[in-house]
Amino acid sequence: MTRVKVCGITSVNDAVLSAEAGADALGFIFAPVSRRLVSPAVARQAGLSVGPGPARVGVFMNQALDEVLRTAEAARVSAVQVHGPVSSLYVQAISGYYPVLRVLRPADLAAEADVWTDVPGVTLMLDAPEPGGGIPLDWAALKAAFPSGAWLAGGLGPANVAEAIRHLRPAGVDAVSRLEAQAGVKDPAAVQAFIRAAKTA
Ligand SMILES: O=C(O)c1ccccc1NCC(=O)[C@H](O)[C@H](O)COP(=O)(O)O
Repeated sequence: MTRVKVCGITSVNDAVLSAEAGADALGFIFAPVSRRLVSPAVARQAGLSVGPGPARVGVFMNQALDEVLRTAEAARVSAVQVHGPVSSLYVQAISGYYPVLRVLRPADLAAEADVWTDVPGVTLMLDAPEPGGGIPLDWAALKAAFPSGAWLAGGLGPANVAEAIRHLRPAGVDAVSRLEAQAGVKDPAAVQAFIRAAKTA
């Protein structure tokens, strides 16, 4: 069954409603550019409020390695998601501490996808060039190059996630924009419908 990550959690309430709806992973964004920025303290509290079931993923973009590791430790996340044009050594260093979701854009696939094939602890995620921007990828065009075992993000929501899964059969799906009532605040009905649609696709 496709795993589901609900990203951009900024409160205990949204963590609990996402976990109760069946989310396999909750994303906490620590990239300062994000409108869904959350503090490590709130992320830690939200993670504690849902127990050990869902993975707690700290999301970072172009941040120094020591900042990533310190923040991940303070927030008590169980995995780290890495966006941006960082080196493979940087990703490998993080994977020594946490399972890593390495995010690539379709344009990066040719150069970087093979680097991570069969590397323990590193899983690929395909996302749109603007993270959190709500723009879907061209699933049909991606089909031939989509890496086995990779996750899919980019403009997914209740209305289109089943179609995306049918095209690419990702290991997991991830979304934020289309699950919100406003930036950083979840729409409970959208979260529930998204998870139901992904799990039954
Ligand atoms: O969502 C953000 O604001 C964000 C900012 C900076 C780095 C990452 C960010 N989000 C990461 C995610 O995992 C999103 O869920 C993913 O990009 C999909 O977003 P959307 O297209 O809005 O569903």
